[in-house]
Amino acid sequence: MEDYILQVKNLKTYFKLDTGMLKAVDDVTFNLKRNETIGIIGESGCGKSVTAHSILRTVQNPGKVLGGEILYNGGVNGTINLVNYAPDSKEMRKLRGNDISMIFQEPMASLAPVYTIGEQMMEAVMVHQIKKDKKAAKEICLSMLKEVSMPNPEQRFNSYPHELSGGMCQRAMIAMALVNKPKILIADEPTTALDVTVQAQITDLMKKFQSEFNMSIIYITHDMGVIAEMADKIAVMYLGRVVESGSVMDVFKDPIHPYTKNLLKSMPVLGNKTKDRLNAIRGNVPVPLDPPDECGFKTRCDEICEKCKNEIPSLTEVGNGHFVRCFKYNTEVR
Ligand SMILES: Nc1ncnc2c1ncn2[C@@H]1O[C@H](COP(=O)(O)OP(=O)(O)OP(=O)(O)O)[C@@H](O)[C@H]1O
Repeated sequence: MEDYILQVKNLKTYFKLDTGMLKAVDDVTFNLKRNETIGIIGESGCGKSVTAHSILRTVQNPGKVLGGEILYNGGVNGTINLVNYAPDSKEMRKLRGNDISMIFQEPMASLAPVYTIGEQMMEAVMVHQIKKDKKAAKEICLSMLKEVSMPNPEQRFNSYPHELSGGMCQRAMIAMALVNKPKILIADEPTTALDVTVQAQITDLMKKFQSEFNMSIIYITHDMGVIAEMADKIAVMYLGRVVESGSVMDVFKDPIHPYTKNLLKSMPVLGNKTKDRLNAIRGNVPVPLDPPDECGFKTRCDEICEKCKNEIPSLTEVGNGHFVRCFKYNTEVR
């Protein structure tokens, strides 16, 4: 049996709104080994961030995890199902920021404006690692700020977030997320707001820490290029569901789901001299509010068949660890 650090099985996270049930994450399944990176990709609103927050149990009200399992196997107690713990339970507070950390696209989402970088990092270290020894905790924080190449770490330790540039804030947030050497790092569009040189430094940093302490990474992005560089495997999401998953090599070389094929065609290829316009997927992503029992991609798909209008396809294995959710490309059809 594979040794997974995380298995997300049939996860359902819904928002009960006045207008109906918004099925933000609906039957999401993927898994992650130690030291492995999974890229989660898909258009805006497809449920990437809600999936991440479901794992950390930080989904905003009125969102609730209403089904499935999140099996975590990184602690001393063997495999535990995070769905069984209340979001504010002692167990979840112990895991968050220690076993599982998250970095966001917008650093201000996780840095508090009224505390210095040092105060915030010290708190993370003193809650989870060193309870009393302030001097030792400060040393750990400063050495992490140096690791993330923060300029003048001693001075930045005493700075407030608004005194730092965007790139420095991002480094501070990454330092905070990594200071307790998490087993799993969830990176939600961590570099989109940064210029390309800083982007490359940040992805290099994540890779460095991954190999140094065997960290697993869930990398959420819109950018196929980043996935190609960072990830071992990929889960393509559409309308709250994984529509295709597999190794990066398999999915990039042999994309099967019509949505994945279109996504890849919409990616610029370096050195491609043709004057053809890049592919744009027609239509928009619908809002998953009380969605009918049909394929969510039906309205934008060129390969639609009768079944797509009346049933939700299931995620089916079509090759070694390569899964697709499409009636046309199920194993029996291929
Ligand atoms: N607090 C909330 N209340 C109601 N609906 C929400 C809330 N948060 C997210 N949603 C809805 O859940 C769905 C999934 O949102 P999510 O933020 O996970 O998308 P995403 O794929 O991460 O998008 P982006 O790439 O833009 O960050 C969307 O339809 C969104 O409108």
